[in-house]
Amino acid sequence: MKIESAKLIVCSPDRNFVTLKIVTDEGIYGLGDATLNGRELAVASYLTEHVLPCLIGRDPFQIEDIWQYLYRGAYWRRGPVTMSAIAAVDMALWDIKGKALNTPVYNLLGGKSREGVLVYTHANGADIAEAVDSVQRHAAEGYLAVRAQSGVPGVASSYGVPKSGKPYEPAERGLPSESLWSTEKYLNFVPKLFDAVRKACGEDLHLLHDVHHRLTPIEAARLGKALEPYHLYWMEDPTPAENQDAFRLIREHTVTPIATGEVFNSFWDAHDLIRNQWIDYLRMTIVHGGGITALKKAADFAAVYQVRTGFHGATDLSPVTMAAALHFGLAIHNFGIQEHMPHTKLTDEVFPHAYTFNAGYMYPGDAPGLGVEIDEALAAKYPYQRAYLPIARKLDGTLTDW
Ligand SMILES: O=C(O)[C@@H](O)[C@H](O)[C@H](O)CO
Ligand SMILES: [Mg+2]
Repeated sequence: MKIESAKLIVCSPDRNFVTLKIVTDEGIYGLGDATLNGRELAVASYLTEHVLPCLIGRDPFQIEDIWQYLYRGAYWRRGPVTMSAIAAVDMALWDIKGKALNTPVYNLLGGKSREGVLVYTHANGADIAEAVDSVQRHAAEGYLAVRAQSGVPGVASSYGVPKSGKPYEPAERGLPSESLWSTEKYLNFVPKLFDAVRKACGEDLHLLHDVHHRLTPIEAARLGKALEPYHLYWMEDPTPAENQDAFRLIREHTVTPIATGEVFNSFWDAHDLIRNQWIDYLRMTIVHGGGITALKKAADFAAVYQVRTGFHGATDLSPVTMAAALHFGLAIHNFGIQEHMPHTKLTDEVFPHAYTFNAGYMYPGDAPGLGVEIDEALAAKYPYQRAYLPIARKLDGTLTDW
């Protein structure tokens, strides 16, 4: 089998997605997600101009060799644009191999290690009462794990809370919006939120919280300690992780489990965090981390240190990545949990898929390959629209981490 052609499909069914389609001379094709929220066209151009011409004529079964060709062969290593482009090719090749061998991708990764993939979803509210209500509604839908975020009194717009009435979707069309942030008000508030959520929801529901890189290490340590009575499943991105050593300090002060890595694009971003056991869950995602091939190696390394996966699964990852993550999560031994922020109905129509949700778990389905399609005619009706994630400023105007 040979790769005959490849193309990019850039569309915006409620939000932007970049999808790679690789077609073989036997008519089998594979899909890969190349979406990098707010910088979509850079990855599309990287693929179209620099990668796709190198793929024509290659054997799509040589997934490892093609990965090395694109990684080492570029000479310039790592970075979110490069790694998302490599990931798209990698996903498409696993999809092709599964279809060619008539088996779901999880079977190519070692087979089922469990029956279903535990997922968590997002709950949020403008205040504590609304947030508690939102957690309870998601628990009633069957979720066994829920991330809780709430508006903070005195802070105009908190992370994870939608503008009134809308579903939460951080990417906004037009230029980046600006939100305001106060660490002091947030730190005083969050323990009250989780006190209320635990009282209302009982001990069994898994509760998660995303700090979204906004604290210093010592502030994060304080938050982790304050949240211990509510036994969170994890505290996410407590501090920016460019300096991996920062997590040592947090770890020395609290037993609240820590998850990080949704913005990582290479195993090396997580290397110290894992080998020093400073984190409990790795949030890297297949699309931004170089694909299934790269993440399998990272997960296997993490397994040695009892670090489990908790992959990113916000709507800025397309259904193609969601499917890849579910096959991956079903197969690997050190799977922890998978984020599930459901896509809109329109997105799901553009990307019909075999995966399903039932009673707190997701299932990739048994379709050969990844089990995701793209309706190209429908996609064409929703052309790309420039959009960005917001930026954040402190109350005095200083730009801070969103
Ligand atoms: O954990 C999450 O889902 C968030 O941090 C989102 O990924 C972020 O808002 C970008 O979309
Ligand atoms: Mg996050």
